[in-house]
Amino acid sequence: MSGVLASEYPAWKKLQEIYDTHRASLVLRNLFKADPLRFQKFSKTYTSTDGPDVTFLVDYSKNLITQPIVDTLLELVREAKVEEYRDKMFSGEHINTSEDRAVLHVALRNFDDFTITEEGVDQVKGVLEHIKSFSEAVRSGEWKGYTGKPINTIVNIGIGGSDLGPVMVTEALKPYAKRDLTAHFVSNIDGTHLAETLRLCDSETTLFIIASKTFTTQETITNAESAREWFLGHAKDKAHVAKHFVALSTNTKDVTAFGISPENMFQFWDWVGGRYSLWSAIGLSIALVIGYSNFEELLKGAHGMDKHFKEAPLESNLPVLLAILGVWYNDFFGTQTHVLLPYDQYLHKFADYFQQGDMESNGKTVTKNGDRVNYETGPIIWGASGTNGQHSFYQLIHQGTKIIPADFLAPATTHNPIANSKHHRILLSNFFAQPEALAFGKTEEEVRAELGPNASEPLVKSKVFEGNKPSTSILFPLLTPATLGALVALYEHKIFVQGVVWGINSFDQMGVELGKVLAKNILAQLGKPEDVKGHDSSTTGLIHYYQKYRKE
Ligand SMILES: O=P(O)(O)OC[C@H]1O[C@@H](O)[C@@H](O)[C@@H](O)[C@@H]1O
Repeated sequence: MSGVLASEYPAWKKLQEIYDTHRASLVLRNLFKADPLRFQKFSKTYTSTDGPDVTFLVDYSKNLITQPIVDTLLELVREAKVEEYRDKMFSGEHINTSEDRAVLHVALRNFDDFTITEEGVDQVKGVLEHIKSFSEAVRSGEWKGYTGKPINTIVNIGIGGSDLGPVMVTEALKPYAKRDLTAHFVSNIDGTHLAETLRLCDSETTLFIIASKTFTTQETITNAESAREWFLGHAKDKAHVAKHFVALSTNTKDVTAFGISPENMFQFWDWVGGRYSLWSAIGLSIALVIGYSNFEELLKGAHGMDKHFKEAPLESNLPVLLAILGVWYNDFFGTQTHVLLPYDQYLHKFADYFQQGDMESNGKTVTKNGDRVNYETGPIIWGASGTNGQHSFYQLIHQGTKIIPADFLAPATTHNPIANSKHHRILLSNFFAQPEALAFGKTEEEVRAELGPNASEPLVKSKVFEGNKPSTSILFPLLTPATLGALVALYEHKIFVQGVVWGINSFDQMGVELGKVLAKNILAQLGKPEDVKGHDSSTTGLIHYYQKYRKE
């Protein structure tokens, strides 16, 4: 098989030359000194042109770039035909080639704006109406459990994309939550996760939401079966399951076989990737927690960003700009990771969410044509909310040997202005200070001046910050549902652009399969030592050790 590898594009070669000849001169202290307009040139304000008002500032001036570098990276985007692929995605072409599927999470938040023809797209509205009527019935207390009591607890049982999105969004939008409705999320097959959650539930007032696109995922189905067993242990009568179990899935057959009736099933379609599914029926728990109208605001905020991505010229297209920065560091500087640092406690699951979003999408080694890449693809995504990270891993970002490109995100105002917003001002002062410290560091001369002439050499050296560590800062007025929608869509499209540049399929996830198959095989051998067959000595040794302690 053959196709064009990203490294064969003329712009890629040009970027390599630029890197080789200009790397040493990419010094943020000097770049800022030389150009008083650097911030104006390398920052953009996003303002939605559609739907709810969303605005935020993206400052990417503290990156190791110059205008010619940005221009060449944009040339690369053009040579990789990103615009063509973007239009293919929006028109429903089957760009997920290995699975022969369209990629249409944008159709879930479209509200009749773009024309998209693909089987199922015309049903999106109906499912949203179903989510609306159901969530309103539960929230108002009209929906009753088997003893006539209203629901006050929901348990979403799902994993991966059927868990992380709802978890992240319900945490992020807690200020909009119905506080007397408790939401739990069970994902892990470890029985502890379900057992500890069920300890907090009352069968009479708990609704279980079984979230699984395929409805075959071992963890989810096992957890769902055990939850049903626990429920029936209390409710006794199978007929009561209908009031307490609903399903979010594409698989009507298996949902029905589980005992959930079709009217309690919320449909979605194979063109919704798991990690892009929070906008679909998978968002039911979000609608239950924050209310349907806020859920719709989230969708509309994302749609505004879709429009920007679809229509803005590449030079001012924010997902494209974030994507090229990532390519620049990942493929030319050899950075391995990218850190997401939201200075907002409500966004404490943001990095976890995009760990799947980015790493499952772009953690690939072969191109769509089946060629092995000879460059780096998706970065390792990690992060934590500020300021906690400052007291743990920032040391390495500041003074370690690695370059770790960072995204800082923060709301200008808080939902919790306690102590007259004193907390928020301190939080934001850190949000402003960290990128500054990373970029400009502290020179040896500065340290000497501070410590005086008697300071020892090793002490002086240990206090030097080399600086020149790149970061991007995103500042928004307040974390609203629409703003969150736009931010998530911004990162989704960034991932898309990078995938197209690298020539990979960002929409399959074959890499999760092998472990599943091996685990299934091993599960059948766990009983007796003589059953353990066909493994290496390490795996066999581990299983034999386990078998000495196995209880049943
Ligand atoms: O929603 P279901 O089908 O249970 O899948 C849950 C998760 O499974 C994993 O193996 C991945 O494939 C994820 O992309 C997916 O989100």
